[in-house]
Amino acid sequence: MSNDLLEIRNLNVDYLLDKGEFRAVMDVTLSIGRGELFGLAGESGCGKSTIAYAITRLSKPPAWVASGEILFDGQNLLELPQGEMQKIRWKRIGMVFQSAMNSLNPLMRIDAQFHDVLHRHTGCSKSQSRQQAEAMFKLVGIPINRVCDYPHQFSGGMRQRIVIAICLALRPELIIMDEPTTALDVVVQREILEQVVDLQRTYGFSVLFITHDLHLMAQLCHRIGVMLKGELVEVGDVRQVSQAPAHDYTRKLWNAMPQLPGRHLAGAIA
Ligand SMILES: Nc1ncnc2c1ncn2[C@@H]1O[C@H](COP(=O)(O)OP(=O)(O)OP(=O)(O)O)[C@@H](O)[C@H]1O
Repeated sequence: MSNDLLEIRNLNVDYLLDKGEFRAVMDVTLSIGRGELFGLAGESGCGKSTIAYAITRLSKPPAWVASGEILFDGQNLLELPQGEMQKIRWKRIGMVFQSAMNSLNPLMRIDAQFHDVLHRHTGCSKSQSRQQAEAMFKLVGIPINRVCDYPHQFSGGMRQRIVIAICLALRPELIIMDEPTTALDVVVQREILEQVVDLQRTYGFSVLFITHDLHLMAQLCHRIGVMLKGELVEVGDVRQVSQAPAHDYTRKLWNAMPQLPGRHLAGAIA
């Protein structure tokens, strides 16, 4: 068994526009190990989200995966029939996006939303999903007596935690987090990410973490990849990318970020 859970090989993704095609992701090759927290950094528009959508096969027209392979546990996701892909999505590859907290159904109580997702993917009963909901609430630090509340009764940070809790309840092997806390204030953002790192230690899932914020990424991740205009220009462990960046653009990216005090959460930096 390869130690890599995800291997992206020579991935090219285009947007097919009236004026011609635009290559947003160019020949990207990267891998994420089992239990690894991998960060993808780069300025707005460099292609990070396009990669996230390609992995989950949620790219919508005009996006088009032109070529490449995306191996998940050795299986090329790009060749899987839709039905097989649906079984992998959420159950084995979880996703938390920036606006995920808005994806909760405002008319449904949270316990019912847990049941809806868990029943669909694992066939579990109402009492089993209720137990899971309470266990996950505890893990993400929300009192379990709130489990029957409606989404509007929670703050934005709590709602984002609930989405992470629902995602984790399915015990995915890989979680893709695309700017998962950008909409939240920095204190809440930090609390949530600290929890994600704790949970990762407990459950051992892998994370693809996407953000503009290199400092936050360096605190959270084991390895970092840096993208520039669709290309992956540098990949390395946090220490190398932060202290001895190989690419000029990575240096510029660090210099462009305000230096905030922080400590490393994932443990890659001693
Ligand atoms: N639906 C679309 N139609 C045309 N071009 C698109 C579309 N979505 C994205 N693009 C282009 O593809 C490129 C990559 O976009 P992408 O959203 O992947 O970047 P990103 O690095 O995730 O940016 P951000 O950090 O702002 O989310 C950009 O140039 C963007 O303008």
